[in-house]
Amino acid sequence: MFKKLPGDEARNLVSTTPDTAVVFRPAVVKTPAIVTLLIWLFRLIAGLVRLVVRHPVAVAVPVGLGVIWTLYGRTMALTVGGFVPAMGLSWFLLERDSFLRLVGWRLLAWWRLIVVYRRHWQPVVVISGLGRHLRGRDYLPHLRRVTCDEWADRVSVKMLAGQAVKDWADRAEHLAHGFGAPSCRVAVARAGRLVLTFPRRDPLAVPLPAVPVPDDPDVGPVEIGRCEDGRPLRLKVHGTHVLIAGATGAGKGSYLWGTIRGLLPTIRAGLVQVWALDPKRMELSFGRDLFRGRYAADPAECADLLDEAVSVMQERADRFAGLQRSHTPTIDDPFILVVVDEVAFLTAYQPDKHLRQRITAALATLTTQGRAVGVGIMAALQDPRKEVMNIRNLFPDKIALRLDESEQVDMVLGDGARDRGALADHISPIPHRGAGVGYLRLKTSPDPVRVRAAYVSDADVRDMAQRYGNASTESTDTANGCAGDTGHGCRGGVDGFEYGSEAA
Ligand SMILES: Nc1ncnc2c1ncn2[C@@H]1O[C@H](COP(=O)(O)OP(=O)(O)OP(=O)(O)O)[C@@H](O)[C@H]1O
Repeated sequence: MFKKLPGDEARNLVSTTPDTAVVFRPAVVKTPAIVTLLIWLFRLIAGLVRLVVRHPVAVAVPVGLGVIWTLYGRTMALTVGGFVPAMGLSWFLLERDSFLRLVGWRLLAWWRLIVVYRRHWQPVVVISGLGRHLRGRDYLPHLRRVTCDEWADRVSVKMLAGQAVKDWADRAEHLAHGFGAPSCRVAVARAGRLVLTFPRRDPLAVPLPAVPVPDDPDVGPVEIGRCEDGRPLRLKVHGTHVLIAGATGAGKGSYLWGTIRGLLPTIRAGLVQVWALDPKRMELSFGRDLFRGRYAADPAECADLLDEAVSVMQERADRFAGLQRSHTPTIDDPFILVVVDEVAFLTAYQPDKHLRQRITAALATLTTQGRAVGVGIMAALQDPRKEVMNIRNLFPDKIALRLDESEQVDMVLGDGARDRGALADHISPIPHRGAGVGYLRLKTSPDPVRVRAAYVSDADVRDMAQRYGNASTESTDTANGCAGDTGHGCRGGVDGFEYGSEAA
């Protein structure tokens, strides 16, 4: 048995150059059979240890049953074998979350590793160009492990030495198709290690109804929709500025109205004011009543309103200097959110050069200095080119909705965002599928997150204006015994508002 090991055959392989002048004969070094056997044995033991460490539950179940069979006989083993699935089913039915966290997702990950990723790994990475064939040997990136949660598989990969993240990001589409996923997101785990995220289902595939108005006033992140992983999308507006870019019909209105909707209780409590600039007159005019007179559509009025915001900002900066470094909304110093729809009308398409410069200067001043004193900007636009919006980089948080060209994605979200999976140019133009879907990139994270804003319909906006607009506030104020402005005179009356009557 030991006489015919593979090396013996290699000795007989002789090759020559075409003119047979040079003869190549392989040098065969004989490895003692015992060394080969020891190496195999070592590999077997290492593989078993790895199996136990990686899949403890999958190993423990058959081993446990085997031990029971040996010690107590077949009947007992079959009884226990039937008992375990029954226990699992009961656990799943009674405590779904803990079952999935501790068992379910691990089993699924193991199954997907075997059936999808390990099975297709070699052909997919070779055909997509991520593997290398050098001197007769295949060099493949190492598939390390798969984890699953409710919406996606996360595949940890060790790149080949010398590969760059960009090599993988460029092949995201190949990988997605290769493993039968709708998309693939590439993120760096640490040097040389990547995590590929393959969603299994898309919670953003259908429109979401408007998020209910919160019960309590809170200027913290406002829930306006859902993230791709099914978690609520909470958009921070206090303490930052947000730029939303998307082609016509991409659903920018949902982000503006969703945010205003989430802030309604704070508006009523006097902790937030929304100042609206609506040069198109189509979007924000619907809810004029909510802005308590701070609404402008005409470009000159818009410039005046922005100048007023700059004055408030500077007055606060003078007052806060040396006393506080961040803003806490109060009735005396509410958070002012300046909402600008189609900002390009004011910064680029405005024929009056003087007005254009005035507006751009005010926006630049507010975006650079307004954050710390409680003045935030939320601006929407269709065309993200620099000529149209040269201050776009002053917005820390950005959202790219459906865009017409792939180059526009990086213009909005910053360099490399598209390579990291922000395929805003692939979002469906069909409103039902794609309106409100976008990629959010926060200043704090380079990885864009796919999100969808809930749809705030015209009826919702009308309802909001009716319940929380000027008229309703005045009547509530009167009922509270502090007629007129909700501001300084109503401090004690805040608790008196009927938040409980709001639809949950
Ligand atoms: N979040 C959403 N979910 C589902 N459908 C939406 C959503 N937002 C908007 N839509 C649909 O898309 C249409 C266009 O939306 P919207 O007017 O907000 O787009 P827009 O980006 O503001 O366009 P424009 O720049 O032309 O004003 C809406 O009439 C609605 O039918």
